[in-house]
Amino acid sequence: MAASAASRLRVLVDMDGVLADFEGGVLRAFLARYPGEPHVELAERRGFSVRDQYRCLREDLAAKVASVYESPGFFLGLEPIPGAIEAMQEMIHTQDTQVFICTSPLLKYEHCILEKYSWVEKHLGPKFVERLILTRDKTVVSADLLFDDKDTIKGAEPEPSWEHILFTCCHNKHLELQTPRRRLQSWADDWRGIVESKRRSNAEKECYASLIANGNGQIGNWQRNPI
Ligand SMILES: Cc1cn([C@H]2C[C@H](OP(=O)(O)O)[C@@H](CO)O2)c(=O)[nH]c1=O
Ligand SMILES: [Mg+2]
Repeated sequence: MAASAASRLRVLVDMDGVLADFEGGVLRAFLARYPGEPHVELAERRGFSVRDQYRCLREDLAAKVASVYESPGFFLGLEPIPGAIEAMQEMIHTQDTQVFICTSPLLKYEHCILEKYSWVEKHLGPKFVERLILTRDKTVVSADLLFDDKDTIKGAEPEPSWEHILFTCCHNKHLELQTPRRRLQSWADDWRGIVESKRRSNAEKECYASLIANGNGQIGNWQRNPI
């Protein structure tokens, strides 16, 4: 049976902190480049910006930690987050599910952009290179779901089409989310359940909208017997 438009789902998956271990990579490279300097253990990370937290430790450490993630080889050398590759391979083969990787390049983009493409080809293969979206503003990209470790995602569009699912990372694990916001604790958590619940709620909305559009008096029944 052909899928109805409502059952099709578009999912955006962020890269750093969700597919690639940015935080682990920063700490490893910082310790290697600046041994003996104060550093922030992953258990002590708070807030999205690594640079801001290192600045609080000591002013000059902000530039030092930035030099780590701006260096050639940094992004390409990141380890995959556990379970991420398997989840993406499964998701892309899930019926009626479009998957895109949606990632923001650094403003200092020289190495970052090329290496993000290379990382995707190396770990996920060429079919995902075709599904890579680089943008500094994720709010203008249209989708049903966005899995992202950044706690607040702002941009030109005040009401993005996607529901943001906060992917747990060392810097956001202490945040309490306001209802109805949802989290994915890791790729071992129930990402399939989130995808399917979104598909169901879209189908319900679509059904309701078509009843209204038809205006044939079934609305009363629908309200008495909601789907
Ligand atoms: C500077 C910085 C970047 N990043 C990530 C986020 C972006 O990738 P992504 O959108 O894939 O999560 C990328 C460029 O800013 O680096 C952090 O996660 N923390 C930081 O402190
Ligand atoms: Mg991220």
